[in-house]
Amino acid sequence: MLSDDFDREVSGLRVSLTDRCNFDCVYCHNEGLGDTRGPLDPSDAEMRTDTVVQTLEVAAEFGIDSVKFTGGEPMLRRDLEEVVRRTPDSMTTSLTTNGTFLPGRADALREAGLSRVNISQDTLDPDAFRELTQSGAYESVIDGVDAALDAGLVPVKLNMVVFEQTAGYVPEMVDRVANTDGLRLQLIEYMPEIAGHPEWAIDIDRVHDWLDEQAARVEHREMHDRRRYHIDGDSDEGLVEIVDPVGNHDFCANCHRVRVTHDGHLKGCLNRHDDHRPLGKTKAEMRETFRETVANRVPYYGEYLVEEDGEWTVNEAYLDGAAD
Ligand SMILES: Nc1nc2c(ncn2[C@@H]2O[C@H](COP(=O)(O)OP(=O)(O)OP(=O)(O)O)[C@@H](O)[C@H]2O)c(=O)[nH]1
Ligand SMILES: C[S@@+](CC[C@H](N)C(=O)[O-])C[C@H]1O[C@@H](n2cnc3c(N)ncnc32)[C@H](O)[C@@H]1O
Ligand code: SF4
Ligand code: SF4
Repeated sequence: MLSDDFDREVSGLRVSLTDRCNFDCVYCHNEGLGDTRGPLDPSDAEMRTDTVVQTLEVAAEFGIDSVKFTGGEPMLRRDLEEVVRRTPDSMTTSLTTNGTFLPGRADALREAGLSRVNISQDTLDPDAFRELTQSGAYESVIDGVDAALDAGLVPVKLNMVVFEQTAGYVPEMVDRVANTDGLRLQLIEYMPEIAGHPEWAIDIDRVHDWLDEQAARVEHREMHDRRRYHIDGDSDEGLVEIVDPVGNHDFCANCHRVRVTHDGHLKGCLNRHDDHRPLGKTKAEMRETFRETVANRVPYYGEYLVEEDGEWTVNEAYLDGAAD
């Protein structure tokens, strides 16, 4: 397994299959790839199926044992089932999607070997949903959640971005997963680093404190040191996890993932734009890109950014590409 200079072994790969999307969420960071708006047709810049599969095969050689397909909206890729089918057996596969295309395709994805899905849903209020996603597809998302549960793509994790506009919906979302078998909730701290609007952020500790009071049990997940709350209800699990990366050096110190962009670059950190390396064409080139990317990987908060007088500033060691 590849490891960086901060003893972080790389066990996971996140592949952005496209930067296109049928939604236009007001908060979208698009995994650091820029705007999702634009034509929905496949673009020439996107990796071809064979390139994606070759990348996965190289990742598997390095002992990477899980892959997350994301985007943009990864279900806009018509070859998604094929990509999943051709993923090496040593890797578990999961998908993060807005859910709209799951009705009608969830079974095929399951048959292709997909293990589970995360579906973005910030509210149970259709009007608020329309405003947040700048789309009117609430019913398709609800149907998508049902389709994923029926297909056995479990646990189905609902991804809710928590910020000023959504914080009031946290209790109803917690209630939903506490009372529905197969569902989990991920409360994702709003990340302004790429999306802008720092004034939308709320103090995520308030959500931790509130959940602490509700929970029967609290545990830590190894990945990112994320905290998990078990909430009593009718469901067999009732699990709520907080994803709180902003300004959190413990989260970055436990980050074990590298990322592939839709246009075939490897990058070591979601928040950075200065660490993209072209994957290369042959497997030998790809292997070298993995080695170089991991060798230059650094925790974003605490190393790439350092805290001075309460402000995060870029560590001088990494200015002018000194990291490369
Ligand atoms: N800064 C940062 N944010 C992350 C990272 N991983 C996930 N996130 C945030 O969490 C969001 C949802 O992530 P998902 O794609 O659903 O995956 P996940 O929750 O990390 O993965 P699983 O729980 O294993 O399914 C991302 O879009 C980011 O906003 C990370 O490594 N760094
Ligand atoms: C960029 S989307 C890509 C996959 C798919 N289109 C979806 O929405 O699930 C991946 C995840 O990032 C989350 N996300 C987007 N912008 C964010 C932001 N500024 N802060 C925190 N999470 C964000 C979304 O809620 C979603 O769960
Ligand atoms: S559905 Fe996902 S990729 Fe599309 S705009 Fe929303 S968060 Fe971004
Ligand atoms: S190092 Fe980058 S990708 Fe990893 S947790 Fe920190 S911000 Fe996220």
